[in-house]
Amino acid sequence: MAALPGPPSFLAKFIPPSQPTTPGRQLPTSIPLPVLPAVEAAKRLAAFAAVDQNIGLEHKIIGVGSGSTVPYVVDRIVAQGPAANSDRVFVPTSFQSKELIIKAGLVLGDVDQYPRLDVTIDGADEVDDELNSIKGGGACQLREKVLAEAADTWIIVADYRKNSKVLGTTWKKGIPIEVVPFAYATVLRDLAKAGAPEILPDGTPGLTLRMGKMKAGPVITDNGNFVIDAPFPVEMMKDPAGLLRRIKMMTGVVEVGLFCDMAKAAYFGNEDGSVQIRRVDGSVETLSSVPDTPVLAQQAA
Ligand SMILES: O=C(CO)[C@H](O)[C@H](O)COP(=O)(O)O
Repeated sequence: MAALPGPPSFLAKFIPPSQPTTPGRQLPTSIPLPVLPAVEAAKRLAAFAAVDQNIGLEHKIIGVGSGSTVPYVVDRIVAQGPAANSDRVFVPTSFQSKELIIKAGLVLGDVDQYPRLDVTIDGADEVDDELNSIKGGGACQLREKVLAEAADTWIIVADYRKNSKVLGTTWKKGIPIEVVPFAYATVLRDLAKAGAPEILPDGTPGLTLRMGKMKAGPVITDNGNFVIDAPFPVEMMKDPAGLLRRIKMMTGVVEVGLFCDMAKAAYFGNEDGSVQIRRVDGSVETLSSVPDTPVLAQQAA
């Protein structure tokens, strides 16, 4: 295959990165990685370990998730080298990940061309002890779920703050729910009836229509819809699959940010430089460290 095209200059010029660019991104692997603040370092560790263990030379169609951890996934894939990436296609879950793929000089594809993917790696807002997760902090849960289902292997990458036993323990904002604009009021009413409180016990807002920042009015998803954030009492969060079914049945709901029974493994970067890997079979592995350079880069060179 011919050399990969570079990113179109108009993108770099006019579209600022959706996530802050950290000093660790897109450096040649021969330069030591810079020191990052603890949470950023943890995200990077999780992403690097997940790529090393799940993206090999045989993986050609790769789903790229959204959020602030995923840029490190792309960095590690790029660090595998041009030979490894020369015949791969990358499918984004959002505008943000589309931009990451283009700016990294990787080949962009879409799910209508590739309804089956080898691997998708994505972030999460919280993960429970059975690898169910809350997603949609970035309002991308519909496309993220499509690419999670389309992939033979769906992998979560996150920092230590997301590693929970029960969903809703650390992610207090509620379950992100994408709704068609016409139905947002009726869905809010249905969610309240189902048990989502308007005010949380600590006095902060509960059930809410997510509003834009630097924009008057609601957040609009990549699909032109609204997002409702719906917190539920802990007893209900202990049965995420049941809650997912119930919310999904509400007319006007497009997708629910509860991902149940989908992940093969979750990688959590820790403050001490280790990575905890929890797998669907219940096994737990801890890597004490992650090398700066991917092994695959050497194999592929
Ligand atoms: O679901 C998502 C976007 O809709 C993200 O994957 C989730 O919010 C995690 O993001 P981050 O890696 O920034 O913590």
